[in-house]
Amino acid sequence: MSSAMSTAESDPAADPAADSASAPAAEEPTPTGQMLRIWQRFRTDRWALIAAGYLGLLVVVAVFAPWLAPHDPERQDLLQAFGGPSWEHWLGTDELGRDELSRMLVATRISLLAVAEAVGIAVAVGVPIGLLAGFRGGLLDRIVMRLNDLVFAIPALVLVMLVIAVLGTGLGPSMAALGLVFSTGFIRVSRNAVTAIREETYLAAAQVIGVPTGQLVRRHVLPNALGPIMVQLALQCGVVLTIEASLSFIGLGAQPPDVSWGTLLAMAATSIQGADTLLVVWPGVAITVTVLALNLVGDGLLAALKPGRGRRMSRIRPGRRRRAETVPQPTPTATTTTTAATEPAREPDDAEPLLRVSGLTVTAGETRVVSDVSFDIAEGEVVGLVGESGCGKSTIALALMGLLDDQRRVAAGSIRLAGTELVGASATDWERTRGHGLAMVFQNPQTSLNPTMRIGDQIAEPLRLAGHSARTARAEAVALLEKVGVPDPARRARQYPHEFSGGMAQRAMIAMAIAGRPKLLIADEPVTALDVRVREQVLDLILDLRAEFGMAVLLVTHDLGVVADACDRTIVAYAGELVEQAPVEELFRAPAHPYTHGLLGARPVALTGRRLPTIPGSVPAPGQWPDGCRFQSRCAHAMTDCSAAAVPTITLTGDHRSRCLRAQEHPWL
Ligand SMILES: Nc1ncnc2c1ncn2[C@@H]1O[C@H](COP(=O)(O)OP(=O)(O)OP(=O)(O)O)[C@@H](O)[C@H]1O
Repeated sequence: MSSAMSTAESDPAADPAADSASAPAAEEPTPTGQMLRIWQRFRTDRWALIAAGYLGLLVVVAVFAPWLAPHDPERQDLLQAFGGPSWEHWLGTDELGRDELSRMLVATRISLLAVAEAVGIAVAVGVPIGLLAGFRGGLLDRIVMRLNDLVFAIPALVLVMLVIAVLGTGLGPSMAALGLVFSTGFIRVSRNAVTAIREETYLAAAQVIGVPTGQLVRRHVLPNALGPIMVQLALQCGVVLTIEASLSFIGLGAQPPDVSWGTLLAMAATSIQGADTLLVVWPGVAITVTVLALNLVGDGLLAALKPGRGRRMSRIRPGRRRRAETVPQPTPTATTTTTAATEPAREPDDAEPLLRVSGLTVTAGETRVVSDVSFDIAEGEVVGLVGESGCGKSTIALALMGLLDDQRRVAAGSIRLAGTELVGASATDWERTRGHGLAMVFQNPQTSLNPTMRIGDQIAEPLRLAGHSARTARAEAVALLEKVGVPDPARRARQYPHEFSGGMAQRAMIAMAIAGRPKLLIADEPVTALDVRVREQVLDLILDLRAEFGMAVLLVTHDLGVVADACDRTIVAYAGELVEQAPVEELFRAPAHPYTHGLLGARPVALTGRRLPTIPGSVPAPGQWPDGCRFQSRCAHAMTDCSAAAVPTITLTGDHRSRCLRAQEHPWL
């Protein structure tokens, strides 16, 4: 076994993708992660950039309006009424001889303040509610969204009129009412953004290191939901500006002596004649150009957000098979428990192993997707969980981590870690267990890391949660990166995930997972997404760390080659249940279930030009499992009894079990 610090591993050349990650262009750390990348894409849109510049200028004008105004905006001079543009009055004067430029400047301030009030309220109310509903999901989400639909159905102007009727005219109350109505848009946008982000693996990865909910939303969800919220913000500002102008135009908005662009428009509209037409033009142009600029900024943000989203957990599929070269000489350490198909969950005993899963059943709605799964993992043991796609491997792994999605739940059974029951544990207990008791590494490392956080900060997060100071946690993060074989760890710790190759990102994920010194590391297809040359190194790394820290490992894989290389013992899943458990060597030498035999035969080893044998048919979907043996329709050795009743698990030797009626005679050998 090579060391985690071996030359091959610490050499970026050993990881082809690492080369590109180390290229000078990619080396510079970006200062603000996701937001900076949005900005970098945004600034390539020239029109959006010009529009943003205009809006920035407008804000400056609004702030300094009283000082920028060349005249007192309220000073009347009837002799100068309706004076056209001149050196003294660049935009002319109104019907009372007041300087139009000065009035436009202060009107800018009032209009922008009105927009800020309405949109500020909309964001303050809408974003937290949307984030909470999206993050919690379930009943809360449904209630919030139905109420949202109800408020959204009320025309904004009707509600504003109602508020004005009760509280009187004025910008303050009407903009507040508008803010409440428009909060519905922010609720929807932030809720949808969070719902999408909830599927991202990096959120689950943060949960597995024990990040509490509040911090999860603040540090992992909000920064990634900011993009769509900003787009909504830009577009909503334009709408509010138009509505404010309309209200002020009909006299229900800004009240004298305050003037907004809408007020100026209304005053000018009463005196459209000859040169005075210009009085309509100034506020009209200001409103039009500002709304246009806001829309351009919104479009620019939308375009900047399009690229760069990660793949979701539900979209991650296993890659190609890996060739099994050798069968290791296993050292069985576990005491595997005896189980039967109908056996109830076992009672804990004094000699309980590190992990004891008993009768675990997971349902999706009314349908069972995993049923009556029982197995043990001893301290320091490496157990492979294998099976074709759809057999329930990931569901079992996620159930162990307490990370099943809303659709699935543990319906029965027990999961005991070091004697502590986890089924039915409170959210706080789970937060305590994840990170220290259990940790998980996912299939796709690049989507398992938060794109908006520096690698070092992500690794330091569980250490900070454990009470380390920021400085110690940062130093430990660098040490962990070094331990997992990341070259130049201090510099790499300051980088963002997109600057890491697949192999390096998986090493960083592993560093994050082991930061809390977990007793059991669950690795769900940890090398499937990696380049074939990097797979071996990452697998070696996991085994080296297991030896160093004494942690047990549950290696979820569809690849028996990985099992042969890395595991002490194997459990085989088929159609939501376990069909065989055995030490690796015994499983490869004398498989006691025809499904295991089929999987072994389908390995691309020692090919001699003939076609790769496959198991005919496919795994029956949950809800379509037959009575009796679930493998019967694909089995060449099935008998009448196989469909008669549920097949119990029988024990062949102390730690070799099979769920097959013909396990003793094994006619497939
Ligand atoms: N959220 C869900 N709601 C309903 N059914 C689900 C859900 N997730 C998975 N399933 C079903 O549960 C079964 C087991 O899926 P699971 O992902 O655990 O299998 P797997 O062996 O890990 O497959 P893969 O290797 O493709 O990930 C599948 O039939 C799948 O369709």
